[in-house]
Amino acid sequence: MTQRFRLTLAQLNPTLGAIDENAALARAAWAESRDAGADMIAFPEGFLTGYQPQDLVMRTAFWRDAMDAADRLARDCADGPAIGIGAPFHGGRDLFNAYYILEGGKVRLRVTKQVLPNETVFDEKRLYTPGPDQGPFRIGPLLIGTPICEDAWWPGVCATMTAAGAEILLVPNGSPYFRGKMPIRHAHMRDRAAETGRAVIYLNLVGGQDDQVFDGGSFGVNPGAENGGDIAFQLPAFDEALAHIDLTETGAGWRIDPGERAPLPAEWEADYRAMVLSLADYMRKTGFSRVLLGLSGGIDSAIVAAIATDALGPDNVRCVMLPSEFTTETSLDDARAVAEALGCRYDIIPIAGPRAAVTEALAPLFNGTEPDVTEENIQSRLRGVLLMALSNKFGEMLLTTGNKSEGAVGYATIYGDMAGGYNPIKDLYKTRVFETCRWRNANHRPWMKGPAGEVIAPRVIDKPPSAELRADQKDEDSLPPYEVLDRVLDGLIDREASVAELVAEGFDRAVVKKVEGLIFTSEYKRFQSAPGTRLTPRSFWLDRRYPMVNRWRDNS
Ligand SMILES: Nc1ncnc2c1ncn2[C@@H]1O[C@H](COP(=O)(O)OP(=O)(O)OC[C@H]2O[C@@H]([n+]3cccc(C(=O)O)c3)[C@H](O)[C@@H]2O)[C@@H](O)[C@H]1O
Ligand SMILES: Nc1ncnc2c1ncn2[C@@H]1O[C@H](COP(=O)(O)OP(=O)(O)OP(=O)(O)O)[C@@H](O)[C@H]1O
Ligand SMILES: NC(=O)CC[C@H](N)C(=O)O
Repeated sequence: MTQRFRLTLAQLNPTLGAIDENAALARAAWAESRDAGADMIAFPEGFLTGYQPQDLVMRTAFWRDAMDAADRLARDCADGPAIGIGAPFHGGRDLFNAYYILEGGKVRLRVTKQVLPNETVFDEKRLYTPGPDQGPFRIGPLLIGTPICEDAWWPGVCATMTAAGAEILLVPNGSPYFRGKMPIRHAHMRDRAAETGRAVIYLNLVGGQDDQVFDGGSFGVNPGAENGGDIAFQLPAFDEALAHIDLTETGAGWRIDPGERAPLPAEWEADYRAMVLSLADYMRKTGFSRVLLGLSGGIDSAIVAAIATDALGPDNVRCVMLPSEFTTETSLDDARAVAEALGCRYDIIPIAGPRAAVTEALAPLFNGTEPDVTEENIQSRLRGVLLMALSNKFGEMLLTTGNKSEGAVGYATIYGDMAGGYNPIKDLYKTRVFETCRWRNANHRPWMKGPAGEVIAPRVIDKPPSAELRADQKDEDSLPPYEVLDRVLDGLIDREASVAELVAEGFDRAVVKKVEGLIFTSEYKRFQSAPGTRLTPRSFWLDRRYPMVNRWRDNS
């Protein structure tokens, strides 16, 4: 008789540190898998604690809680499908990033991660001891090998598990999003399937955790000439999914029965979805439901208002215009139009009165000085004071709206417009902000809680960017045009190119040197900036760590 195996994949969204809640999610999913006749249910890497726990996992009380929860989960789910679930394991001396196999009311074994990622946002070598070589385990008719995430990005662990008898490879992942990552995952898993001749099942987390977004998109690959390493099934990106996958012993080995092939979002949609999901989850998981932001009539605050509305719904977003004498009628009209198009609450608080009060208070000390950027920044800081007062009074989290171009060169007022708890566009260059607005105006999806249509008027997108802190101010008075600036930033930050390399690519040396100087001297601002959605492998936080005191300059 043909042998078959039913595996439930739990592409779900745990909350970091909510160990009991995560275990409850696991129990509910396990009950569904039992009712669907599954032999096993698999959860992603680190599911029981949430991922990444960072230094929290080194606390004895934390890993003990997680290990106790795994024991309880095993007892609660004694009679039914086996469970695979990610959690830390402390073996008395060493701490491991482990995958627990629960069966028959007990923790049957733990597979430990061998290849510890230690680049970009990962510091696993600092946290865990690498596991030894391990073979597969048997569930019913099937010998399963479970390389854990980074283990499967390289040939070695999969080859060893296969040599030890693994008939399929089930890869639990905690793989955070960056733009264009899905084809990289497909390529790695196809390579493992081709090298080992085994079906490979890739299972990822979903959900936001601080700056990172786990984008799901679990899939399976069959090896072999008949389908050339084809994707046998593809679960959706960014959505939770509980999928029952069937495998059949074909004579040539165990193969995945073809299943659902969810379409994957293209680049602009994926970035936008990542910003919406990370904000929604940051709010929900920290216990907030409402936000506010300063809406200036400019493009950055407009796209942040749209993202917030899509994440939380228009009733949970307050837009506040805080005009000064430099705020134009156009800005007032544009801000109102954006708030109305999104259906959000719109308040106006003029800052002339508080500004006069601050000017008067400082007058005895400022006597004899000329007005300069100091006075400009006071406006920005007063906005921060007023917005934070609303935040305190009404329990709304303040969103800050600086894009990656501004963050890179320090074009923002510290303790002013940088005030805020989260910044969804922190990793989005200004030229991408323009395109993202156009994308949102032209596209609507069921997961967006905001209205369809042209929510950001074209003139908000098309007008020259201005901070409006003095008369006729334009960003281009202080910075190279964004089309040039963003390409130089891409070179210096995302590609870590040298000055000489950028000059060889055709950039003006003086411009490159100016931008380099701005980047290095504004490190202190980024250190004090709000967290925000990570969209690239060079976001400002864990991906790129530079000193604040630094006199080195690239003289190539
Ligand atoms: N290495 C260091 N470590 C720690 N602190 C350091 C520091 N260097 C300066 N500082 C501190 O930082 C201060 C200078 O930074 P800051 O006060 O921000 O002032 P600053 O960077 O001089 O001015 C803000 C800039 O942001 C622009 N901007 C663009 C867009 C929007 C807005 C807006 O506000 O809406 C503003 C504005 O036009 C201006 O060019 C210094 O006075 C000093 O207190
Ligand atoms: N008149 C204003 N009313 C409300 N908020 C403001 C006002 N001016 C600035 N802000 C807040 O400060 C942030 C920095 O804005 P500013 O206009 O100075 O530069 P920007 O980076 O071009 O942003 P934007 O494109 O949103 O205007 C804005 O995104 C907004 O949140
Ligand atoms: N958790 C992990 O081991 C993740 C590392 C892996 N390279 C990824 O980002 O997908």
